[in-house]
Amino acid sequence: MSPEKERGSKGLSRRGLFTAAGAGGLGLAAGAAGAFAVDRERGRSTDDVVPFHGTHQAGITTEAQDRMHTAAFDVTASTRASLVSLLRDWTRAAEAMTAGLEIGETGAADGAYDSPPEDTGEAQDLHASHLSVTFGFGRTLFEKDGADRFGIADKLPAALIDLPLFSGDALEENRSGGDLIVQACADDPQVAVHAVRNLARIAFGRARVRWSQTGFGRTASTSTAQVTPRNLFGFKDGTSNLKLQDGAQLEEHVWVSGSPASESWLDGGTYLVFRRIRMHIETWDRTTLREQEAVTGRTKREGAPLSGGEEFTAPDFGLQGRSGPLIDPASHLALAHPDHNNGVRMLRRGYNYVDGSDGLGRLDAGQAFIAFVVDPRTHYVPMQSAMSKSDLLAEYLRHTGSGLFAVPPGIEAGGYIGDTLFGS
Ligand SMILES: C=CC1=C(C)c2cc3[nH]c(cc4nc(cc5[nH]c(cc1n2)c(C)c5CCC(=O)O)C(CCC(=O)O)=C4C)c(C)c3C=C
Ligand SMILES: [Fe+2]
Repeated sequence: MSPEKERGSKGLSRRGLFTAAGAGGLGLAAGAAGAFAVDRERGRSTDDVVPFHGTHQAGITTEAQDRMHTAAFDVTASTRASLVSLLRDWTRAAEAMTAGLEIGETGAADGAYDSPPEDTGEAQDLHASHLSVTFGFGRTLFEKDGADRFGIADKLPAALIDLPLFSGDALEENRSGGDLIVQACADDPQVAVHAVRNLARIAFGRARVRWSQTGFGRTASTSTAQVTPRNLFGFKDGTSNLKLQDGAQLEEHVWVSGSPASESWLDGGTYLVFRRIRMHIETWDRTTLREQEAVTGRTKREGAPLSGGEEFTAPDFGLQGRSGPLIDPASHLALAHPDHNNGVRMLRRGYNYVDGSDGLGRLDAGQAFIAFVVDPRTHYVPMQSAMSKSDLLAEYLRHTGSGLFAVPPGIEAGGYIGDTLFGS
């Protein structure tokens, strides 16, 4: 591979973007994500780049964008070198795309006429749109059918478990698992889809898509600057989510640190829990407002706990009404609250999805639930286990897809995703 290739994109601009400091955009290195950029065509500033590099990967505590395309891959490469080359190529491509640049040296339309373009091109006229690309490793990357395919079995983190089957799970094989995961989030759906499509194209011969899921209308806020969005049941979702301003809480509940030597490659990383949860929309829509609020534990309009106050008032689970506690102990709010979960919290970053209808006149709709946690054994499994047995909301849900991935730390310019695991 040429040194230029190694460095990734030469900086072909989409929409004629160029840095305030550089001329014409052609000098913009892929590592310059986050640089102030100017839209030459419209003459207005565009400040919509999420820096790719950093201590942690982007797309976790960075502000949740409006759209998502997440894909899990099975690695078909048979050697460690081939897998590492894929991770390097993905890193360079992600650096370029998140900076609003075309992939490679020749991008969508400046390459050899008789070769496929390096970039598929559907994002040519679009801004970076706050694109973030987050990568993770599944358990099967470390060990599959007893085989240590890539010489990393001894680095398998103890917390990267096979999630147990929960009561009521209806998991579909082709919507679950995967060796690798790529989560692309952006404010423009075409930018997110372009990212996953190009990473899949780059992976050809080394990894193939196992499943993918698009989503819209983030179902959580990850910053106090964001308004709480609503899920497809019409309720505010994300009110008491962990947010990027919660520094100490993020250290405690999200970021891995102080791991044993064999797992130290994951320090600064986290775990991504993925669940595709179908929501029985039509049943819910025939349910009374009283029941909907009782099931959720919050009011539909304000998102306030049923014990009173406004959206951000702490729930009072002891407050009694005429016929028992104002917040039903089996409500979603009660079952999810840290007071009933050993104090654990999670950073939720999910999306609504609608995958058309199911042929029976029902929407195939729900939530692509995505949560980042420091340890799924303590921060996800017990809560999901309790919910699957007694959450009033469970009657309206069906889990159809599942995955757990270790998300390595962020990288500096010149590194590649996974370099702490595979070596530089
Ligand atoms: C196991 C974890 C969780 C799953 C699965 C889950 C699915 C799910 N949740 C909603 C709707 C809401 N969830 C809310 C809060 C909330 N949910 C979880 C966990 C899971 N949810 C947590 C940890 C919390 C926060 C609890 C707290 O700290 O108080 C809310 C209330 C608003 C809010 O605080 O975000 C709603 C509404 C749906 C529809 C759903 C599956 C599709
Ligand atoms: Fe929830």
